[in-house]
Amino acid sequence: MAPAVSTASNSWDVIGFAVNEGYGVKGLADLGLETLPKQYIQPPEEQITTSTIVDDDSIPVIDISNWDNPKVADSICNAAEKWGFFQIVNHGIPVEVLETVKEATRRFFGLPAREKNKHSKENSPTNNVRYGTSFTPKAEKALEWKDFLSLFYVSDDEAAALWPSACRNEALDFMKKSESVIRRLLEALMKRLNVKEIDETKESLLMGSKRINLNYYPKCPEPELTVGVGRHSDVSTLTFLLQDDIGGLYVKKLDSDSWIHVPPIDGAIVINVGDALQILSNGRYKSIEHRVIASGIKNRVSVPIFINPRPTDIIGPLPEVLESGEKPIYKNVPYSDYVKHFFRKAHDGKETVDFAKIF
Ligand SMILES: CC(C)(COP(=O)(O)OP(=O)(O)OC[C@H]1O[C@@H](n2cnc3c(N)ncnc32)[C@H](O)[C@@H]1OP(=O)(O)O)[C@@H](O)C(=O)NCCC(=O)NCCSC(=O)/C=C/c1ccc(O)c(O)c1
Ligand SMILES: O=C(O)CCC(=O)C(=O)O
Ligand SMILES: [Fe+2]
Repeated sequence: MAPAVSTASNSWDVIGFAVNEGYGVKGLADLGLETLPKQYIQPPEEQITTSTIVDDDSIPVIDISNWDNPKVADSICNAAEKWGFFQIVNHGIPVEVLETVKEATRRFFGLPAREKNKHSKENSPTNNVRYGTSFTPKAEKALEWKDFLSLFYVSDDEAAALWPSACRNEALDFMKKSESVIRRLLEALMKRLNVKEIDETKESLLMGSKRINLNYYPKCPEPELTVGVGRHSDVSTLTFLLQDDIGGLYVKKLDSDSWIHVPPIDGAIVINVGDALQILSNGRYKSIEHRVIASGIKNRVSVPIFINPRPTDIIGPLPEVLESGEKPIYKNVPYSDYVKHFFRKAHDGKETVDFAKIF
């Protein structure tokens, strides 16, 4: 259904259309707007073109084909300490699995709005499946040019019953095929923290819950005035991110004001440290700010898997890290409180982690 009033003026109800009726930014893009609705205009300091982008640096690209080579684990830990972001290649996940989940993402967002909106916060029969647009529209001064489907994994049976059929099997397959790589990455990262083994308690803290998001960034009029995703760090332990070949993800270089592009590499996965791992490692591994530019040329998809503690876990610096007398810089907080704090406010860079900081 087309909006009731002319889209030429800024008087029509953009929020009602995109957010409440579930058309999303995909719906706005499909209208062929020539100008960006004012609700999406970010303040100048958040517009990516006005920030310092450097192209003489890049995040590490790590070949993980040979785990027997100690240099692999070393490179992973070094990258997590210095960059908080790296790409992995030769990880063993079949390229068809990656292509298929990107295709399923395009299929889901290609559905009519009324189909997608069955999974909105208001309509979804479960909190574990959520279709939405922007990040948290109610709390944002300016909206983000992104639609998403967020799927919290509980069990195969629950997914079969509740995840949308347009993308369910492909999302599950991507999650399952990435599991052994995720475990190996965490094992390597733990060794440097003096954690010898991922026992049951550690397994819960490090990878006790998973959420997969399917992100859709349609082609945008006046992309320089808005953002795909604003500055934020993830609240996960690790994020396992598949991007397509469009590009547009920028990460902040540690202790600087410079932003660096993460170039798409065929078959690669982007890995980033999230706030939970920064807290568990008492600040040794860095959860880095990142953001996504909107594209004026093409639609983009990305598929992050957020590897998290269980919502019922309490997170704080690991005892093994503090063994040598290192002072804790974070307190113990219930992970579900931490996540709720993150979701209830607009993206605001690295402010979230202050929730757990000892001042
Ligand atoms: C997240 C919670 C705490 C939500 O619990 P629930 O009982 O559903 O609480 P709620 O009161 O309904 O939700 C709290 C608010 O968060 C919002 N919210 C909940 N889930 C989501 C979601 N998936 N996406 C966006 N907003 C959400 C709700 O809209 C609520 O806002 P409001 O309605 O009060 O305005 C629960 O599901 C949980 O503990 N989950 C397990 C851990 C988990 O999921 N961790 C998240 C890792 S995700 C991560 O690291 C990064 C995510 C991210 C980054 C950038 C983006 O742009 C983006 O879209 C997403
Ligand atoms: O789309 C991307 O490349 C990154 C998205 C992201 O940062 C997120 O969903 O947390
Ligand atoms: Fe992110």
